[in-house]
Amino acid sequence: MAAEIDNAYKKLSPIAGNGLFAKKAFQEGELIFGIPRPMLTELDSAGLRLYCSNCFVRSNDGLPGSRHIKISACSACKVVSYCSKQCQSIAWKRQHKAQCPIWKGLPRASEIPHAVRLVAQALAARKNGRISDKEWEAFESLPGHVDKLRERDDFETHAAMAMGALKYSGVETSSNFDKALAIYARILTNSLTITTAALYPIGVGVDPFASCANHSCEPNAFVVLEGTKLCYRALRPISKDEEISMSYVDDKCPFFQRQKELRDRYYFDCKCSKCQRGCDTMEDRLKQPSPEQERKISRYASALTTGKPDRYVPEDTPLPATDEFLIHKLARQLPRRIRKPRDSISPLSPDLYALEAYAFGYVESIGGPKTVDLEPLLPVMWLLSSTEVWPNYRQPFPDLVEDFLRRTASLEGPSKAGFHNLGPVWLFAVFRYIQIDPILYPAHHPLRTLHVFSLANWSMTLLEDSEADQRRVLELALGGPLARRIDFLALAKDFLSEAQASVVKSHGHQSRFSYAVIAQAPLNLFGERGSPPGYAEHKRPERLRLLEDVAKVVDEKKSSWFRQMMEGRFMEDVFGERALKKSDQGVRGYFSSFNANFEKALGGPFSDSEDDDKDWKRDYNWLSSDDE
Ligand SMILES: C[S@@+](CC[C@H](N)C(=O)[O-])C[C@H]1O[C@@H](n2cnc3c(N)ncnc32)[C@H](O)[C@@H]1O
Repeated sequence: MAAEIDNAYKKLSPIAGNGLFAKKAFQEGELIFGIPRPMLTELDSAGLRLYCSNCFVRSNDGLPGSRHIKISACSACKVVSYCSKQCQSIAWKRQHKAQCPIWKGLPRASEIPHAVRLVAQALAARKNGRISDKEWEAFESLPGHVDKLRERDDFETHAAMAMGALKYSGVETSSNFDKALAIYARILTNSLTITTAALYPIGVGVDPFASCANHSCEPNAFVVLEGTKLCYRALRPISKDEEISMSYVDDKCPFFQRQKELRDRYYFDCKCSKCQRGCDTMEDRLKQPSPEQERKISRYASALTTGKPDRYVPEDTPLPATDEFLIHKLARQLPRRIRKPRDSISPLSPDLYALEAYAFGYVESIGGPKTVDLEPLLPVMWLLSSTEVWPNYRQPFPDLVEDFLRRTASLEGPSKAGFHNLGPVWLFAVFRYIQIDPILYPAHHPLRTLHVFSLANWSMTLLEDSEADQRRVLELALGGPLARRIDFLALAKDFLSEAQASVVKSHGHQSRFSYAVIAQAPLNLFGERGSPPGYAEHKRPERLRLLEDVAKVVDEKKSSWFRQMMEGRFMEDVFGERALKKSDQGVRGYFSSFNANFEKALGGPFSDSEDDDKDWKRDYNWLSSDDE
């Protein structure tokens, strides 16, 4: 593998081992380098049936041309899927020929963890000569930390994974376990997440060049995928010969959380410029609690750490419940008991530390974004916001808002349940747009492009759905005078213009996503004119001030809204009578009957509902491997 690609090169780094460096200066948003396809890739279990394993396209993903794409499973193993005979044939030669007979013999092969499948693929590819000596040498020079892996409490689990990979690779010999373990460890340390244009994770990949970038909590680059092309783009200006850094973890997390994740998975203590400042950064700061808030936080912490509220409240207490009751329930929901720290390693008070530990532990326990159930998110969102000291941009709150919006907007079609859910989606998306995103990310960050593009689409959907209904919903939530001033059509245009201005820097010129934002969306949203009639550009600052007012209301009311949602009273209390008819289904029923179809369209969360499964089975067809 070449030690340079496009305008980046690899050499020894002052940070650690090898690193990647810039061959020239880059402006923010500029492409640094792109790898047509990482050396090895594997889709995760859900992704296998939805995305082409060769080009990662998905049927009807909202991007140009995808409506006519049909994803078909390999008729032999029924594990991997392709969008065409051509993709099937390329993948067959590259890797599938070796793996198909193995997957075919396993009844639930698609459920094998993708890291295990990736190791099996690496072993088989190396044995079959598909990975050259030079590439393999570069791969083997990546750190694996296998000794550290052996020291871990959960080593047995990892050993079993490596053993499984060896078995599924078809590479004979029982003496190869150490080799498989070393590859497995190297893949764990060096894998890059494969995502859709909507940054939704669908698999993992590893590449001897692209995996060489070192970590910084203040990175100067980010990774986006254009189909299979893995691109490093500049997050801020980079000078010639500067080291290119990316963030392995969420760099918006507080100091101890970042350090913990980096140590756990990558075995190092980060000493980047942000970490040098320890907890004295925006990521760690909390608002100063008043004495009354302090007492409340102390009560919460005590209940969470002991599992007992000050005052016992029986489980069957009728709703609406007291705070104590809710906290008591929360305390029971955490798999591990949180302890207040004995020696304060954190500058937070022990009570706040317990709360923070609870929040991160809880978020970890509810797993990734691949479920659509809203209920698990609400208690922790309520908990953080009801402390009144947790800034909206402080993790894990922004992550929870992201997950909340993805889950809420990803289910059935708007025609089914209509406005009830799109109202909250829009309100919280505006809240994120005003109070979270500008604080956390520069304007051309891919997440911001995505968020503002979603807002353009949601604003239009709200308008089209039923203007009168929407107004009523928003009047109930925001109050009449404010709600009546919202001009969804003009806002949709403002949001779209903003997405268009940032997408080239966040996703590049050539991506299908950029094409969708620049060329396709104006047509879809505003027809041939590409702009709403009578659109007043000069009133943009006024509309922005209105959005600030909307976000302020959401901020003030969010804690009580989350609580009402938890108790199934949200629709009744906030969105009035019409919602009441369905409120017996509770929050879950509500939210699960809605779909702005947009996140899903961009490859958003996979629905795990049975209905979805039925559709999949009906639509799914098989690609025969006769002429492979
Ligand atoms: C994906 S590799 C990065 C490339 C690696 N430096 C090499 O020599 O090939 C990840 C490993 O690099 C090291 N590393 C990356 N960023 C680091 C940092 N900021 N400080 C210390 N070690 C780092 C750690 O050993 C980590 O497990």
